[in-house]
Amino acid sequence: MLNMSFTQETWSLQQILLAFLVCVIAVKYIKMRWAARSLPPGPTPLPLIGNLWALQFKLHPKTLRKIAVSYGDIYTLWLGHTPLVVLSGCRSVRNGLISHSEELSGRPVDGLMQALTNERGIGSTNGHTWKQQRRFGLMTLRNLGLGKRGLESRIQEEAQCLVESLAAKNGEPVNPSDLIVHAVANVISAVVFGHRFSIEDPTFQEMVRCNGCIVTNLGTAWGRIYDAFPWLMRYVPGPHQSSFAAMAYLTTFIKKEIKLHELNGPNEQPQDLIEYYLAQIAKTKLEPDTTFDEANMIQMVIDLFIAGTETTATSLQWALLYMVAFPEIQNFFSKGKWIVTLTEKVQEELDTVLDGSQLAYYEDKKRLPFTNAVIHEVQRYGNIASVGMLRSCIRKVTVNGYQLEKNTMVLPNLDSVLHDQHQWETPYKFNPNHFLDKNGNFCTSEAFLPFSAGHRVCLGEQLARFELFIFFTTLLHRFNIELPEGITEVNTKYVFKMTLQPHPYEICAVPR
Ligand code: HEM
Repeated sequence: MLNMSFTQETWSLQQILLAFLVCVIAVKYIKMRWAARSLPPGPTPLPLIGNLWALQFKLHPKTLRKIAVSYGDIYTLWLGHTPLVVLSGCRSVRNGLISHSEELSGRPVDGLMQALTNERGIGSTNGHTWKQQRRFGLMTLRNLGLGKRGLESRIQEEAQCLVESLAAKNGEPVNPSDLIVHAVANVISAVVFGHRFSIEDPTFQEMVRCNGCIVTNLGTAWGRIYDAFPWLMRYVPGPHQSSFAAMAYLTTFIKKEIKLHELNGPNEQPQDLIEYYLAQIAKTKLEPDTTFDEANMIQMVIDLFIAGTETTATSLQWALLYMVAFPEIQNFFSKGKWIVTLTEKVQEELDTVLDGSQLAYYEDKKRLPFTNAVIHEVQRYGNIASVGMLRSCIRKVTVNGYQLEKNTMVLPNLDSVLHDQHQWETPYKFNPNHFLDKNGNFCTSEAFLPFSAGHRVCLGEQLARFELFIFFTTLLHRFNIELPEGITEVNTKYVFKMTLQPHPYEICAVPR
């Protein structure tokens, strides 16, 4: 008798809880549908998960492309109960990023990225902190200098080291990924730490692994689920938790670097970002609204290390892969021989312009229109930033006729610009002619936005452009890039992460 009444009581409690949960979900869903009335149209969301199921929990360029076919150049997706307004196509994205640059310059505050960075540094901060940190980051990169005596010579040195490492393989098949990541990470290490690492250094290897772990998890379904349900995912085990461990490792390492800088004392002319930052902390310590402190310094170093390694290294990996994947260009006769391949055409230009010099300078690009066009097409076709980064409205704004409230999340879909069929002759074909006029002169396009645009445009754009140019020209000047014997097919499909990366591949770098 006692047992029965106990069971009845428990059952009714469960029923009450269930009814309560159903009510909460129903109320939330009604609120969501109500809010949707003033937002751009989009696929119908499900209760609780919104459109996450239809998106397969990812903001995948191919899925977004299909949705844009039905809903046009501005549409709404629901990540759980949070709306995300997607801008699609060159006209719409430029309108958002450039005409409403200030209004769309925020970042969402609740996602995995914000949890990982504690809303510090540059990439995920907002308002006063972002403005101070970003301005300082830009100024420091400028002070460290991209001219001939500054960072450009560091890039050239790293390019030479990369050439030596590849030459040591004697034209045997090699996966160039680690060597490229090492070279690019060393450029950014010079910027932030003032020194380079040996590729065998276990600390360096662990830093690169942590870097990869964070980037991978930010792009996967776990990242999207975290963005939708941060209050829950914080406590749920899963791969996203390893990103927190990776962040902790990077933080500990950077703290040690800062200690070493402090022990060495300040230089009259600071030599790296940490030195500049320590001087800035001292200079501003009495200012009441200063955001210059150790926590922001650490996060800025991590931001630059992650954003500056993965992106440029991945672009260079695509560049080498495309050289073997898309070898043919139209045959033409030059200097007594037939030029038949893409590589030969780049090399012919490099041989003529660089003459006997082993070093390429960024300013040489003016005299290398075809090579410059190939590098631009690698960035367009490779589209490593995928759909780009989430933004947030810092105030009410009207975009494409829709009024978006403060804090609405917006995604200016960069993939849709780099493949806009109204802008590119052959959007889904690798074609350097996209960047050449009929006389063979280099010409760019307003749809070339791999670094995004507006107030939040990539902070490292200039550095990345220097690196891509110098690494690519140095490698092609010194090597023929060939497929290993017996390999006839090349996989140019990407692996979807926060960046779009090539599948592991091997090439032969045969000294010329
Ligand atoms: C090929 C190389 C690169 C590409 C394609 C690339 C692309 C991008 C894109 C698309 C964004 C998002 C901008 C937005 O919110 O719309 C971004 C942001 C950013 N990038 Fe890059 N990037 C590259 C290299 C670099 C390098 C070398 C650095 C560091 C020196 C860097 C540092 C940053 C930072 C700090 C941000 C955040 C800016 C902010 O939120 O204010 N990037 N990048």
